[in-house]
Amino acid sequence: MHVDVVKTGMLPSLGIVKVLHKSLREYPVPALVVDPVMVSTSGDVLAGPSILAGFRNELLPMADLVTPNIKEASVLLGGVQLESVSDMRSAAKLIHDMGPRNVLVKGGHLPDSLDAIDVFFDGESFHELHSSRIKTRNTHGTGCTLASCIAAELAKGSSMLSAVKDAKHFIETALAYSRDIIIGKGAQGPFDHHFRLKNGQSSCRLDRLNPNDLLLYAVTDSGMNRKWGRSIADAVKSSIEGGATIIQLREKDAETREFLEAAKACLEICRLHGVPLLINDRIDVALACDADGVHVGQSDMPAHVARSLLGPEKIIGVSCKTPEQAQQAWIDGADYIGSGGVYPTNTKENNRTIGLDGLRTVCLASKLPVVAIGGIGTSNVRAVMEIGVPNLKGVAVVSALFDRECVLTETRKLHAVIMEATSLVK
Ligand SMILES: Cc1ncc(COP(=O)(O)OP(=O)(O)O)c(N)n1
Ligand SMILES: Cc1nc(C(=O)O)sc1CCOP(=O)(O)O
Ligand SMILES: [Mg+2]
Repeated sequence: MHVDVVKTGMLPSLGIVKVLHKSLREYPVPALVVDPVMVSTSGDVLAGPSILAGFRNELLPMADLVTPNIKEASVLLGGVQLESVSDMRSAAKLIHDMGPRNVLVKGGHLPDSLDAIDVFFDGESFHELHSSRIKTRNTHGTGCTLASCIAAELAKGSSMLSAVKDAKHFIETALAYSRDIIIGKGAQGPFDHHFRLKNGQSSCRLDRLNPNDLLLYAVTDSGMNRKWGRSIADAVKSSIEGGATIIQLREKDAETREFLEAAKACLEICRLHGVPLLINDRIDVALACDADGVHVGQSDMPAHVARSLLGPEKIIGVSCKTPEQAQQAWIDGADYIGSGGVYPTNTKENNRTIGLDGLRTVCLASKLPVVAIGGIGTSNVRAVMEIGVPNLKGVAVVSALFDRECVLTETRKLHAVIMEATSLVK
């Protein structure tokens, strides 16, 4: 039987680690995910020192991914304390030196953190993966499920980072769905893995869009990319490599056929990196290329009509300048709000500027996650991210990324400032 992925869980003796190691050498598999189950979510120590040596010497050097929580990372590194995201990064690097191709240090136990932050390291780049911290007692088995879900996504053909992001999103959604269920006794309960079967594929709003994906929202502009002599697909690829977390194709002057071809090429790049791709205004193009969703404004197709055309699984964003529009967006079944112009912009003609106060008012009027837009760049992004409302999840940017010679450099710069600003907010 052909095996695509092997995922290991709790390994109760050194002998078993050795048998596994020998079998995997004899029958190599395309991908090995090692969940070094040594300390459970509940804090119980599940493996002794001999097994630890087995992990370090036999399994980690063969692994494509190892997924320690911070307590396990600490044990693997001889007991160093991990108390911050920066410690998690150092730990990921040191564990990577033990041989695995990729490392995911899970920060679910990190004290004083509003989000659940995991650090992914592939030997070259670090990715901080944020998800909402769901307040629930039902966290039993989250680590095992995460690793299993990653393995399943890899077997379906995803890239490593994309598999990790999808799995993290699955956990977040499952925890949110089952936060109030009561099964069994004791301090912790299990969560419900079958929420999708019970609830319809995507009737849970969280499931379509991970709000943290709004952090750095790159919105393309064909005029700008043409001016700098690059294709839309090259621009999208560079922005993702620089840290963009979601992409919108806003190609106001493109012919339909040309737009569709560009959208297909961009979708391939986005899928490879696990980054959602939305289409501005054009529901027909989104449907034709099976994009992840659309962004519509107040004079475009109404969001509830877009929802009925696109179905329950697609992401819909709506532009809102007022609290009334924000409330309507929620009623219409939108997944997020784009709110601006926060600052004056040359990218969109006759655009009314609402300022930081207008942005705050829109955020406070809605339960939906909000992304700020309009005139945002490295010089003012900090002020935007620091307005102090929890549902402001990021910034959408056109010219600061694409009306520049090097999209990769500009995206990296902006990403770095945003990360700094968000860590200060926390
Ligand atoms: C994320 C985001 N927010 C707002 C807009 C503006 O949309 P709209 O008001 O429809 O204007 P156009 O972009 O279509 O000119 C957006 N595109 N993205
Ligand atoms: C597309 C768009 N929508 C806006 C709104 O206020 O809804 S402002 C805007 C343009 C944003 O471009 P830049 O980052 O270059 O200022
Ligand atoms: Mg529009």
